[in-house]
Order: sequence, then C-alpha cells, then structure tokens
Amino acid sequence: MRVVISIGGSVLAPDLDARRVEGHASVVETLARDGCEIGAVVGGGGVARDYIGAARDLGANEVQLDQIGIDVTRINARLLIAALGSQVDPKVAHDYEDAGDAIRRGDISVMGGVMPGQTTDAVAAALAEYVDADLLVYATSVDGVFSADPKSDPDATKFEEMTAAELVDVIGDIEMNAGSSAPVDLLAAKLIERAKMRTIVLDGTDPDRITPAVLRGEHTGTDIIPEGGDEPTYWAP
Ligand SMILES: Nc1ncnc2c1ncn2[C@@H]1O[C@H](COP(=O)(O)OP(=O)(O)O)[C@@H](O)[C@H]1O
Ligand SMILES: O=c1ccn([C@@H]2O[C@H](COP(=O)(O)OP(=O)(O)O)[C@@H](O)[C@H]2O)c(=O)[nH]1
Repeated sequence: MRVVISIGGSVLAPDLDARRVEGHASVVETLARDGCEIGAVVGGGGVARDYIGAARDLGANEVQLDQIGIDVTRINARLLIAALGSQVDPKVAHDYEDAGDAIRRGDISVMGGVMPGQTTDAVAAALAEYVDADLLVYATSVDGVFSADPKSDPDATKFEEMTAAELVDVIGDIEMNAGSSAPVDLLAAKLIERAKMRTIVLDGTDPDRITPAVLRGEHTGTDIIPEGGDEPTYWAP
C-alpha cells in the first residue's frame, strides 16, 4: 500500500520538541516496517508563523512570505529525516519526481513546501496523485473537517464523510495568506477531487492515531470519499 502522510506543522512543530518529532517518526517507521511505501510532507508550524509575522511587519510581500514559509517547512522536513532511521532518503525532496524516485526505490521520502501560493496540503495532494497513492492522510490539529471553523464557531459540526466537491465548498472561503490555517487548503481539495484520491483528515496531535487509520480505516476524523474512485482496500490482515 502506498500512502502519503501530510503532517501539519501545527502537530509536528507547534514549537521545537525533539520528543514530538520522534513520536511522528516512530509511526512512519512502523508503517514502513508493515510494508507501506510512504511519502511524508511536513508543514511549517509555529516557527514558520513567527518568521512570516516578523517579515510581514518588515514589509515583505505575500510571495516573499511564502518563500520564508517554504524554507521553514524544509527545515522541519530535515528534523523528521533526522528522527527517521536508515530507510529514509536523507535529502529533502524539492520536487515530486525526486520524491517519487525515492519511494519507488523503497525509501521513505520527506518533502516540505515547493512553491509560493499554496501550502504543504497541496504538496501532499500532488505527491499522492503523482505516485498514484492508495491513500492520503492529513494529520492536523483538528479532528476532521467541520461545517465552519470549530475554534471560532461553537455550532460547527464535523463531517464523518464527505465528497471532495463538498470539501471544496466548505473550505472555499478560507483566506489564503501566507501562514493561514485550514484543515486542507483549496488547491489540495481540487487536486483530491480530480485525482479521486481516497483521503482522511484526522487529529494527528497524538501520532498513534495515524496507524489504525492507515491500516484499518479506523479513525474519528473525516473520510473524503472519491466519487467514482476505487473501493477502499486495507493493508492489515
Ligand atoms: N471548516 C473547518 N474545519 C476544520 N478546521 C477548520 C475549518 N476552518 C478553519 N479550520 C482551522 O484549521 C486549523 C487547522 O489548520 P492548521 O492549524 O494550519 O493545521 P496544519 O498545521 O495541519 O496545516 C484548525 O485549527 C481549525 O481551527
Ligand atoms: O508549497 C508550499 C508550502 C508552504 N508554503 C508557505 O509556507 C507556509 C507554511 O506551510 P504550511 O501552511 O503547509 O504549514 P502548516 O500550516 O502545516 O504549519 C504556508 O502558509 C505558505 O506561506 C508555500 O508557499 N508553498
């Protein structure tokens, strides 16, 4: 089974904590040992937002801020690589071909951002499509996609299941400034829709929630069901 796991900066690196990074690396290694081929894409987290905030105060434009964000995601990718064992490609992949080559060789590949105007959510969706992944998992700071931002709307309700077209509708109004927050960004949602990619959005604060979701489809987040896609298949016996 080929899986792309997007580890949001909010769960991997809200601040710098080696133990937290180790926890995520351990989950990725366990899945790889179980026979999964893995591409991991990591976000920028609190450090990226701090840098973006400071540079915005200094007058940087949004593309320059995105470039700062990308640099930080790649530093976080290096952290995850440092925590992974010998099965990882030691280079941060800067494009989908390099990541795809590493995955086909049997290595775990780790990416950060690639270009301004998007977030690592879109990188993960494009990588999943490029390597023809069976599953795309977003480990983020909220347990799924809600009808509105659950942090600001107490009446927001969670979708246990939704189509990619519904996902596009729900997140379409969220701002796309450098450093903005969304469970999945709009470009990612459109890529998921066109690739008919089976996708799970879940709370990855505790990385151990990722393993049962990947192996058995067990989670409490949101399943994004491809219209016209394949029936889910699970790896675990
Ligand atoms: N419709 C929504 N459903 C779920 N979360 C939402 C929604 N709209 C906004 N959010 C916000 O998106 C945030 C997740 O984005 P973020 O913290 O940037 O995660 P990541 O680091 O994984 O990219 C949540 O904290 C939540 O407040
Ligand atoms: O391909 C990319 C990936 C990231 N970013 C920038 O880097 C920031 C941090 O990345 P991301 O939002 O994925 O991190 P997270 O929300 O997971 O902390 C984003 O807000 C963008 O400004 C970008 O411009 N292009």
